[in-house]
Amino acid sequence: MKKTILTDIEGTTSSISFVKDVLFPYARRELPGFVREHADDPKVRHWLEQVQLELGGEDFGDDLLVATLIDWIDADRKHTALKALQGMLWKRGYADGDYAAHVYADAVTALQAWYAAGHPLYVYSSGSVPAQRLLFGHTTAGDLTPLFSGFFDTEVGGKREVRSYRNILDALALPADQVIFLSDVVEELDAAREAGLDTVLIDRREDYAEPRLGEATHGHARSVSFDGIVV
Ligand SMILES: CSCCC(=O)C(=O)COP(=O)(O)O
Ligand SMILES: [Mg+2]
Repeated sequence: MKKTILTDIEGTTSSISFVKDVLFPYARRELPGFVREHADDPKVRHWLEQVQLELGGEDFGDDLLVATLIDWIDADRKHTALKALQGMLWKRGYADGDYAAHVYADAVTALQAWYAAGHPLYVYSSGSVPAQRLLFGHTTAGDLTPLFSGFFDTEVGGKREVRSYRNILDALALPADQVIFLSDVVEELDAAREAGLDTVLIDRREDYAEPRLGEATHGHARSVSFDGIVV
């Protein structure tokens, strides 16, 4: 059986800078108007209610919810409600051509080669599944979504939690040793390894000034790009 590859996005397939310097500022700028325009849309309301619950449940109005969400963007909080709303917002930015998604050239080449060789490819990111589809559907290298068999977000659990990887294995109906997880975050790899997955730390110089070596790799295989990852 060909090994299945599960990949993170930010810092792994795509630069941290694209997320932090392009996507997040766009969401920060557009959020207040978006919430005003879509306050009665049940899909938007659902996620705003999740934010309200996080604040204790009392209704202080949408302005407070927007201010909270902006604080969460600034703190890079990986909250499912924020990520879902960001996904809705980014749709317009991609459609208007305000930006195209960055994917490292080595990642594009490797993903295409693994796909051609019959390796099932999946994504697991804190970005919502719709945001993941948008990102891979609008890359500077074109639409890469046909390469992927599926997408997972924090609806399966947080990326540093072992149970999330067990949930993904259940969804894929695969034994853990058939899946390789690629990420730039060692705590995510630790959780995946505890669930039995193979792991590779992606340690890109463009994203991390200092190489993670020795103890800092937590014993995970390490690669500075997708070149040379043996699957
Ligand atoms: C796919 S949407 C943009 C990325 C994002 O919002 C994010 O939080 C990325 O986190 P990751 O788990 O891919 O490191
Ligand atoms: Mg990452």
